[in-house]
Amino acid sequence: MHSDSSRLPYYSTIPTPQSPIESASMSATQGINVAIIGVGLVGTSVIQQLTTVAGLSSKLHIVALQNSKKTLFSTPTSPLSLAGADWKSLLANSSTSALALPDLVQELQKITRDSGRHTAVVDNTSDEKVAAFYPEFLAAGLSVVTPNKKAFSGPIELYNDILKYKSNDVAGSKGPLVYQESTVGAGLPIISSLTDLIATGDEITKIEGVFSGTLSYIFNEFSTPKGGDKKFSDIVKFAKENGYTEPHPNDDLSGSDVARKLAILSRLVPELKDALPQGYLSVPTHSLTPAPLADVASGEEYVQRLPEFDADYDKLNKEAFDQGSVLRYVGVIDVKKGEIKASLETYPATHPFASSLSGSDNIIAFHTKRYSARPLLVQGSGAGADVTAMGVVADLIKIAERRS
Ligand SMILES: NC(=O)C1=CN([C@@H]2O[C@H](COP(=O)(O)OP(=O)(O)OC[C@H]3O[C@@H](n4cnc5c(N)ncnc54)[C@H](OP(=O)(O)O)[C@@H]3O)[C@@H](O)[C@H]2O)C=CC1
Ligand SMILES: N[C@@H](CC=O)C(=O)O
Ligand code: NA
Repeated sequence: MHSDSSRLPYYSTIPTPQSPIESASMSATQGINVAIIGVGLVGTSVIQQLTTVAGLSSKLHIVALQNSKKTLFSTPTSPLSLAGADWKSLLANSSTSALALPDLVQELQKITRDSGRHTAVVDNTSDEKVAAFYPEFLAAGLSVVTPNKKAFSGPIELYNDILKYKSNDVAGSKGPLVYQESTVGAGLPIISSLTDLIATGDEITKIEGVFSGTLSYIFNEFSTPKGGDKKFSDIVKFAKENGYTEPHPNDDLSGSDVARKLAILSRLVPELKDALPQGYLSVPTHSLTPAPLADVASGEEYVQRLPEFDADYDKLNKEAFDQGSVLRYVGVIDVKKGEIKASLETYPATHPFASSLSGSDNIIAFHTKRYSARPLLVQGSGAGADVTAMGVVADLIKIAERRS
């Protein structure tokens, strides 16, 4: 299947038999090209949705896959058919080592020219170096879609560079677009709701809620109105094994993931323009990671050693239970007070954060001038590969609609 790839001068392509429908769609100029960097849990689910949902493969043409080791291309002359294919083996056996990002850009610009279609890069990694490259992708005319929070919550200089290049707000522009729905609340419409509220002239007064799917799952299991009979460390292990956590669970338990989401949202609120967090580290954050584990480099070792600290988590839980409350990890952006923070709080059993959540649910309340009597609430699963991929694929559909 892969026999002729070694003859290609620079990168490998996988010529596979095309069904008439696939052949027709590859030769048409409609839709956009999609280059996927990162094919782990979320990336795999993105590919699954792109290749199996009716109608998507004729709008969203996968032209490249790249992980940290390999790259696999599809070109107009040698199309890659991923539907029903064992693409993991194809990628693993590709003769092309993972391209440096500047080289990847050059190849994608060539594919863009040859296909006559706009190209979007999807970053499904959690890599800071890939995130730091977004301005270069955009400068090369490539759109960016990502669930990776690093660029939007990292140094403010990188964020401002991205703003310089993206043309989302320029009506009729054919410039590159940036969509990032899954950076907050996975596929839940959090970024789009906030940007719609702002674009239509509403004023945001406060955003608060449970922003971490992992910490929601953990505390929904650990701290219930009836008390808790499960070990904190067992719950974390299950969350990691089921893809709710970040690749390293410390990114969740340290509160960094919530702090990143708060930085991302607060940067979208015009009233906070003068008080923007310079990075997620400037958001006051309560860490749940035991001090001796703070520097453990591997996620596996972190989970392995967490049982040493179960008694400490039990103590916190019992204190809340004795007050008739439960523990929940929440984030708040109080626009009026100019206060942004991520912290572990206690809530009475009747509070919506205590009573209405289950699994990896997020609940986010937008308090605004229009929604002043009762906040606009968005609730649902906020972590997991499928719901995260849904946000990514929906963003790609938006780009295809604007750029086809
Ligand atoms: N899981 C979830 O519920 C949610 C995840 N997200 C975000 O989605 C992103 C992906 O998460 P997830 O799929 O769980 O992570 P995984 O660890 O499962 O996958 C990461 C992928 O990125 C690849 N990768 C890492 N660094 C590079 C690099 N420099 N160049 C190319 N490929 C690279 C890895 O390749 P290799 O295997 O070769 O190392 C792997 O394919 C993260 O940013 C996460 O924060 C957002 C919302 C929810
Ligand atoms: N680890 C994150 C995944 C989505 O951002 C979370 O738990 O919310
Ligand atoms: Na979202």
